[in-house]
Amino acid sequence: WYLRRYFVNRKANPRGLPHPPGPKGYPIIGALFDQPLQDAWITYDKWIKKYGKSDMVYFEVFGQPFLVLGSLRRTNDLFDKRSSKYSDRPHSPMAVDHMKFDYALATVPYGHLWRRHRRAFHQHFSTSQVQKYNGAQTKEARMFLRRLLDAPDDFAHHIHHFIAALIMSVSYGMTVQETNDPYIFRAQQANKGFTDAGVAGRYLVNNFPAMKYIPSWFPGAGWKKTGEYFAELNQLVSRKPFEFVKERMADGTAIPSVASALINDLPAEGSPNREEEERVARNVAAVSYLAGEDTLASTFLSFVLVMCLYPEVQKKAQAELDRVLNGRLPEYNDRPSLPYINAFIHELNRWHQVLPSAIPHLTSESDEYDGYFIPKGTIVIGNSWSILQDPTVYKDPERFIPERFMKDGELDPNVQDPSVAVFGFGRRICPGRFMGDSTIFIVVASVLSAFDISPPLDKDGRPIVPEVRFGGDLSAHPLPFQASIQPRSRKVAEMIHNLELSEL
Ligand code: HEM
Repeated sequence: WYLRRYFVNRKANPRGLPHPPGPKGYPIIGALFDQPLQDAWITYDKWIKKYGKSDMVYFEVFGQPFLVLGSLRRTNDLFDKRSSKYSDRPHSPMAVDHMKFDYALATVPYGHLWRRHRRAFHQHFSTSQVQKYNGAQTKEARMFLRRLLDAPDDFAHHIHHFIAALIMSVSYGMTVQETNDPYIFRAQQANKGFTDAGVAGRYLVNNFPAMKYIPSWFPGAGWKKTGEYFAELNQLVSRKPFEFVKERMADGTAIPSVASALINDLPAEGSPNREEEERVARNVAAVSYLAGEDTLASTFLSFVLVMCLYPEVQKKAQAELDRVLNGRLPEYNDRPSLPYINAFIHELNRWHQVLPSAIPHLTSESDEYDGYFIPKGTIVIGNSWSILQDPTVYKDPERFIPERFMKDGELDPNVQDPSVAVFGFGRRICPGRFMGDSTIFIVVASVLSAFDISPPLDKDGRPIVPEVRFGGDLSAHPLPFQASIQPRSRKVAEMIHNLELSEL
């Protein structure tokens, strides 16, 4: 295999160009012992600084090439300008072949099927389409306030519940209870399985795909049973709510949702492409849970953490909300009048991104770039962390400073918007970014207009300020911490308590 690869690469690289610099490691295993398993984005950032000025690091593990890009110049050059070569995805045998996460767009290879899914995503999650769901988002955000009021210590649990309720409402027009089935639990399980399958070294079949021929009764083949378990779970998660919406549409009781809009667009039953189109529609509706739950939950936990750490930022944000809202709860059309909140959201996206190395792309062809050779099949990682923590662009990057995005009381268009990296790159850029952004707005504005967030106090009344600790294999989540979340006044508490259920 190595010899074959050697000759293929020699043919593709007739001028014998070098690879970009990076850790060399050892014969055969390559940089196996250097490859980071935890907080990879931090190691990549260190390597980018260590291996010269090219903002790129190349290494191999068991012959698999990796390229890490550490600046916007590099991500623009490769992911945007050469997108036809840099938009494929690495194949994960465990996630796709065994667990059957093939409905998740992030796993779909670059090509016809991927384009069909993306087109449907753009049609139904564009800025203008997302606005259709602002009512549902506002309602769910207020339910979230009510839950915080009733049990403030459970904020992490409420965050997950809020996102689940929001996604069920927007994607399927359903309440969580209506699934009449522990759907959310299953979807959360599926999400964990998906993340787990991508962790380097967790499943050997990812490195040795031929292991798929081992029968599931074979000693040590427990991973096969895990695969079968998730395959069954995914059937339910991706199909059940979609079928529910179809039934409701048939009896005329469906509430407008992404799924109902997708179903309305389907070609007539019996048309030659109906089956494929229906599969695309089902996948697009289902994937918002997988893609939105982890990302948004982590962002909201960071929000609570930041509020414990930066009380003066919280006061400024609340002062702006009080000035504009005059005692009522926020709505979407308040957003243009809230520049500090908008700067705050930029900073929340920048400070500790949930996917600090985005999601890896794969080269579908060999390439020559800036005097270097990049082989076909290279896993290419855009290290957003390096871009959004660059001290030459964002002074004191470890500090949370919304003011860095403002000038003369307005958003400063000359400061680099973190959306250049936080949602990934090129043709694979997050298609749910408008939905993500509008959800973040309504949650941040609603919570800050109604609650004070602070560190809990110890027995002597001193604040226990949480540490900034993020962890994870692929994504970065704030590690568990305590916070005190109290209504800002008795009047506000009464207002939330008295919100009519029909209004919610
Ligand atoms: C704070 C919120 C979110 C963040 C920070 C985020 C970030 C990202 C990133 C970094 C990627 C990888 C892009 C790349 O490969 O270069 C991605 C992909 C994706 N995101 Fe999001 N996302 C968020 C919310 C959402 C939501 C709410 C949805 C669905 C409604 C969604 C759907 C997707 C999908 C389907 C992909 C895969 C795209 C593809 O492979 O073509 N995301 N996201």
